[in-house]
Amino acid sequence: MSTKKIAIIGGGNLGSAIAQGVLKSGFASAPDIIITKRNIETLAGLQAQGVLTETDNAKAIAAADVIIVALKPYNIKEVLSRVKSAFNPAKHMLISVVTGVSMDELEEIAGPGMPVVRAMPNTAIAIQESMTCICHKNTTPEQAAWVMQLFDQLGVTVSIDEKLMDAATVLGACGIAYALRFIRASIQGGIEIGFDVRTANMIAAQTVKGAAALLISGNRHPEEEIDKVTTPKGCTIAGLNEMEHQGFSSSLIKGITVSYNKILKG
Ligand SMILES: NC(=O)C1=CN([C@@H]2O[C@H](COP(=O)(O)OP(=O)(O)OC[C@H]3O[C@@H](n4cnc5c(N)ncnc54)[C@H](OP(=O)(O)O)[C@@H]3O)[C@@H](O)[C@H]2O)C=CC1
Ligand SMILES: O=C(O)[C@@H]1CCC=N1
Repeated sequence: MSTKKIAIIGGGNLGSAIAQGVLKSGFASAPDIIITKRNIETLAGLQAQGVLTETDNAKAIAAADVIIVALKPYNIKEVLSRVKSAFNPAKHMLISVVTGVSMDELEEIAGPGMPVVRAMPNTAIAIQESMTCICHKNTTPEQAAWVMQLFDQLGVTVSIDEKLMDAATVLGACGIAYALRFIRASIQGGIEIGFDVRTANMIAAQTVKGAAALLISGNRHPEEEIDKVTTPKGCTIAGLNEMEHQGFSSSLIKGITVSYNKILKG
């Protein structure tokens, strides 16, 4: 268990999910986590588990060793600039999960020499099933190891070059929404062919989980596993080919590039 005090600035969807995951993993204890937002009423669930809540970001930063910033990209600069004097590069490490804000920009906000980390998890971090991509700057080996330990507790972690961070945002973080939309469409199809919604939901979600597990456990390419399902002249290949005629793969690839360009162009 870590003894470092962790401040999460911006306790929204992702900030709260990180707090939940950290608690669930036992990596830090509830009183060592402080989470901020302006309206802390929405943090009642975390508060009930012993997590500290705060509206004053400067107070939270001063009490912490590690600061995780989960603010929106459009207000991070303004919000952190207001508490610039609370940052101490000799004491703090700043971890940002904010989309599209570079480590140089983070260092500029928090002060020269600040150890900074960009991490791109997804909302499955709440249940320790995140895919998290990270890169860092000015960190000591001890700090870098601590960050890996933290995110390893919360799912799978990979270190990447910062130039891939926007791509990681799309594939890993937006990817949760794409996968859920696939499952939703499967449920709708399942209802049309006879299942009630609850049964269709369970079958669709567990089937996607199984498909992902086949790739992860066997380190395989999807088409190898698809070949095992497609009987010649069978129903799978007939359905797959119709999906491709309707633009299935193409629409996913186009969606991914549109998401990516949205980050690049703002
Ligand atoms: N959601 C996701 O799946 C992912 C999000 N990200 C990134 O994480 C960041 C957060 O996203 P998300 O959690 O979805 O956004 P949310 O809007 O849910 O969370 C942002 C939070 O910041 C709080 N906030 C606003 N102003 C302040 C302030 N002055 N001080 C403290 N807190 C403040 C808001 O609460 P209040 O209004 O009460 O202050 C809000 O809850 C974004 O940069 C996003 O790009 C990255 C990967 C995945
Ligand atoms: O949609 C967004 O902007 C954020 C970034 C990744 C997931 N949600």
